[in-house]
Order: sequence, then structure tokens, then C-alpha cells
Amino acid sequence: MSVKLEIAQEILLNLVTVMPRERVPLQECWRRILGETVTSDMDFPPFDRSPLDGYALIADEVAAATPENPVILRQIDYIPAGENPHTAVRAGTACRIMTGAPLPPAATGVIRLEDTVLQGNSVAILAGKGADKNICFRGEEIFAGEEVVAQGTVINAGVMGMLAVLGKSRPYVFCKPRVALIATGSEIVPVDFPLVPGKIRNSNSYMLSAQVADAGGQTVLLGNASDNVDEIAHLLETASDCDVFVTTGGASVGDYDLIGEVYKKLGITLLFDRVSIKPGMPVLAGTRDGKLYLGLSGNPAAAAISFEQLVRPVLMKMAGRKVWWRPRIKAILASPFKKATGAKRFVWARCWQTANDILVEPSRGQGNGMLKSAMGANSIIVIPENSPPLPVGTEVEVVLLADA
Ligand SMILES: Nc1nc2c(c(=O)[nH]1)N[C@H]1C(S)=C(S)[C@@H](COP(=O)(O)OP(=O)(O)OC[C@H]3O[C@@H](n4cnc5c(N)ncnc54)[C@H](O)[C@@H]3O)O[C@H]1N2
Ligand code: MOO
Repeated sequence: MSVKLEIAQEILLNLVTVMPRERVPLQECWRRILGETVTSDMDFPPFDRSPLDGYALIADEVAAATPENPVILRQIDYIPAGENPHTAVRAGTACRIMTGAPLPPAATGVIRLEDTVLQGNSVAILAGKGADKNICFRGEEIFAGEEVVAQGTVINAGVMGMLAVLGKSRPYVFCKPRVALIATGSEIVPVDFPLVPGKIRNSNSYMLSAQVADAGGQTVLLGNASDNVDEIAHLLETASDCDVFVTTGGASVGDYDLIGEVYKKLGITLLFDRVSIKPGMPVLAGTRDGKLYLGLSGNPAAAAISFEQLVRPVLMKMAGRKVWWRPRIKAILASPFKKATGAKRFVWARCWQTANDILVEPSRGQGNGMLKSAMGANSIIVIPENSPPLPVGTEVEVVLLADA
């Protein structure tokens, strides 16, 4: 049963649920998805503090100070960061203070060190304007009771720091969906095996393992199986702790395209067996006991596009993400796309910004069995179904890939 891409995506997304949660040491949380909403139990900063090395004082007293008419104050305290000062500033006095130290009681401003001269036990203030602006106030960034980081947030460097501010040493994160990868095909050998005539190395499992990781999943490499129903079925049954099972190869109509038979043998209910996209038309999807089984094409570029369009959103949902889709923009073709398109087509591309436009160029070598075009791509052009060849200057829709 062949289905439209949007229908296939809906079927798969409706089938999966968000993974359970686990607690993980904060230092291991980068790129994990936060499994709880974190509320602050304190103000931050927790006290009024100085953003400068200088003198804490009463701002009004020094507002008119200039180098010609300095205001002289008596130094009454010395406050390094980490102290909790008790001596209040009074008229005619100042406290030496370090960046990050709490303001002493009654201080209403800070003058930076460069605008002062020490004279024995006193300090001359040479420029006094704006002293009241030099305070970081308690709670100015976060207030007690504030929801600071929402469940489903991707933990980037900023979030890592914020979770530390809030004392979350072992936050809840969503467990990563475990994705079993199997390469099928009697011509496929492991990467470290000698190549003999007729054989090729298993590149799909490595390409897909990177795509799995990028979508927030954890790969379990189950190796490869030859074109034999029992062998493939056996390998699929060796990873009962996985949530999603992805095979490549054997998804089309050839004599050795066996994935459909494997599903039958294992009692996996078939959801669809073709999706109207190019490349990546042959895709089987099945389910058994709440687990998802996907049979992608053996052709590397086709497997990559099917994964991108069908498996990635599913893993993003399972991994606890709130947004499952990549950003899309409009761009102008800088070189033509010469093929007419029947089914919706995805074309590896590079896009770049010029003074007036975003331009995009299809990568060379778009063959379904080829990988070079995917290697240098920072984007994918989406060509609608039933499109004629597209000349230079056509506006096209472009999916932006990260990290490229
Ligand atoms: N008569 C028809 N033939 C084909 C059709 C069709 O509609 N009618 N569709 C073509 C399209 S489109 C595709 S895509 C492929 C899909 O074939 P399969 O999914 O059955 O994949 P295989 O035949 O097993 O392999 C295709 C190709 O990819 C190489 N391959 C396989 N596994 C790996 C791997 N792990 N690493 C690297 N390369 C791999 C394999 O050697 C083949 O060259 O079918 C067309 N045929
Ligand atoms: O559908 Mo095939 O997947 O064109 O490459």
C-alpha cells in the first residue's frame, strides 16, 4: 500500500509515545531533552551584588564628583566576593568591593576603581555619575517561583549553565529511544572485512547511526544479514530492548526483497510499504507490541531521505522534543534542476546568503545510490509533485540542516 508522505508521517507519529524519564548527572546532559519543568526556589542573583571592582557607597553623595571637584570618602570595609558584609555604608564612607560581592547594607551605588584614587584610609571619587546603575539587583534575572526551563527543552550550553544555577545536579531527562540498525543484502560486508568481487561495505548503518544520534536516539548496531528471511528475522529478534527497528535493503520488488516476508513471519502488522517520495519510495512500516519496524531502501541516498522524512520526526517525538520538524525557508535556485518531478522530490543542496537573497544550488551526484551529494549539503530542496524542470531563478522551498 503506497501512501503520501504526510499520511505516512501522521501514521507513524500517532503510533509512538514519549519515552520514560531518567535522572542523569548534569555533566552528561548536553543535548539531552529536559524531562521536567524546572522552577526556581530562589531569586537570582540571590543578593544585590556589584558588577565591578570599586567602591560601594551612597550614590547621591558622589553624583557631582569630577576630577576637579572629587568627593573624599573614608573607607570602612573591604568586601571580597563570597563574603556576607554587615557593616552599613553611612554618609561620608565607602566600602572597597570586588566584582560579584554582595553590596553592604545601605549602599545605593558602586563607582569603578578606575574613577577613584586611594589616599591613605580615604578614597577620592573622581567621577560620580550613574553610580546607582552599577548594581545587579537581587532577582533581576530570576525570581523565586519562576518557571525557568520548560520540559522538552534541548539542553544546550546555556541550559546546562542555568540548570547549575538552579542546583539541578541530576535533572530528569527523557530516555533516548533505542534504535536497532540492520543492513540486509548478500552483497553487504562489514566495514572491516576484505572486499571480494561482488561485495560492498555496509555504509548505511554508519550513516543512519549518525542520523539517529542527531535525532536524539541511541543506536544499537546489529550488523548485517544476507538476503534470507530467517537470518533477517533472527537478527531482528536479538534486540528485544530496542524501541525502533530499522533495516535497509530488500524493500523493493526484486526477487530478494524480503522485508515484507520477514514482517509476515514475525507477526509484524504492515502499516504501509511505499511512500510517494523520491528518493526513498520503498519504505515498509510495521508495528508489533507497541514497537515500530521500518524497512528502508538499500540505496544510501534513498535511505537517508526516508530516514530524514519519516524516522527523524518519530525519534524526535519519542525523545521528548516539542518541535519535530526542521526549519524551512524560501530560496532562489542558483543553478537549474533539470529533471521533471512526479512524486515529491528531495534534493541535497547548499544554500547561502547574498546581499538580497538566499540562493540554493543542488549538490552534484544526486543518484539514489550515491552519498557524495549528501556529504556537503547544508540543506534539502523540496520539489513539489508534478513539477516541470526548474530554471535558475525559481523560488523553492528549502529545509535547513543543522551543523553544516
Ligand atoms: N523493478 C524495480 N526495481 C527497482 C525499483 C522498482 O520500483 N522496480 N525501485 C528502485 C528504487 S527507487 C530503489 S530505491 C531500490 C530499492 O531497493 P531495495 O530497498 O530493495 O534495496 P536493495 O536492492 O537491497 O539495495 C539497493 C542498492 O543499495 C545498495 N545497498 C544495500 N544496502 C547497503 C548498505 N548497507 N550500505 C551501502 N549500500 C547498500 C545495494 O547494494 C544496491 O545497490 O530498488 C530499485 N529497483
Ligand atoms: O525510490 Mo528510490 O528510493 O528512487 O531511490
